[in-house]
Amino acid sequence: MCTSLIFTTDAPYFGRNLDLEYDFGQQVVITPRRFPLTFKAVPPLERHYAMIGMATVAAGWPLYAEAMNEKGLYLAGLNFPHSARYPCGREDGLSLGPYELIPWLLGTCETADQAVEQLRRIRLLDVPFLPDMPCAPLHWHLSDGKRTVVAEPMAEGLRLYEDPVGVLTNEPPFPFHQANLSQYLGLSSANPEDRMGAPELKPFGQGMGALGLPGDCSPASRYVRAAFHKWNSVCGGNEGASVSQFFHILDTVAMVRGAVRTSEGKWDVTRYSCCISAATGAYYYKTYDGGTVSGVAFSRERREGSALACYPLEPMPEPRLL
Ligand SMILES: C[C@H](CCC(=O)NCCS(=O)(=O)O)[C@H]1CC[C@H]2[C@@H]3[C@H](O)C[C@@H]4C[C@H](O)CC[C@]4(C)[C@H]3C[C@H](O)[C@]12C
Repeated sequence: MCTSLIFTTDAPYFGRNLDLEYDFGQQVVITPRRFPLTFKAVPPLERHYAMIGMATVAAGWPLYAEAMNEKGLYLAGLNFPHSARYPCGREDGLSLGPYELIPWLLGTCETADQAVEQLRRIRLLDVPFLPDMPCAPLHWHLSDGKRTVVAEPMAEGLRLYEDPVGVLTNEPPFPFHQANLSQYLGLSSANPEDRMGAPELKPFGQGMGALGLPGDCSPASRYVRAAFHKWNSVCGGNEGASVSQFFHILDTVAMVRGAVRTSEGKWDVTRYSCCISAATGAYYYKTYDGGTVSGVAFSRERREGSALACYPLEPMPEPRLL
């Protein structure tokens, strides 16, 4: 399972927890403007917007889990295993593999409006990237900080939803999460007042206004918990404070090894959490075993060029011996 979050303070910040029972060869990858992006069924993009994100590189190609481009447009793929259907979309549409959606949209669009226009005419193919790499069943979180949209490839077609919450998890489809959230409107960061007519009773500790906030790792519960913490967030208005707060919100929905066992008997854990700054382009991340926050700058020089730039994930730092 995964959780994606859009959070705005001084500027928009985008990111996610990637929860999975295995590593997929992930590293931070910058695709610069002149890296030739080839596609299965549409002509290559020889020049495009540069992007930064977490990807595995297979056959020389960046397979992104999430990324942001140099214009501040973010797109993340999250598991959607029961509902995702490919092929999906207009039969006469622009044909892309699901793994091509992030490079294509981020390579060609500046804004969420433009990406939505493209999505309306895209057909998602059921063509594996490599014979031993089937298409991942995904839905997507798209944002430029002004407009946030969820795209779900369903049997009925590609469904697009405006997202006023700025949170995406996994199944079931997005309308459920919106409706479910309404059941938690009574939660508050403030202590509860007596409404039972029992004046001698008082809250005996802090945090009791949010009693009932679901604490488990299911998609619906992570959705509500991330939304509660995002809306009740109090945070300084600079990049350091915002990134720190962003990771604290993601921590509330992170998976601790042992708490979630898959049907194959494996442990789902938060492999990494990331936060991308739309203002500076910096990609911040921390891994399950790494502990501290690391960052990769998306400087002007790194946006130019024609070769992928790959940054293996930092291990836990050595202790400083005094
Ligand atoms: C599993 C990832 C989503 C995180 C998530 O929701 N996990 C839940 C797992 S579970 O329900 O709890 O079992 C998704 C997000 C992006 C996906 C990757 C990207 O789509 C890029 C390629 C696409 C290839 O077709 C498959 C490998 C792959 C490298 C994908 C592997 C995996 O499906 C990823 C990493």
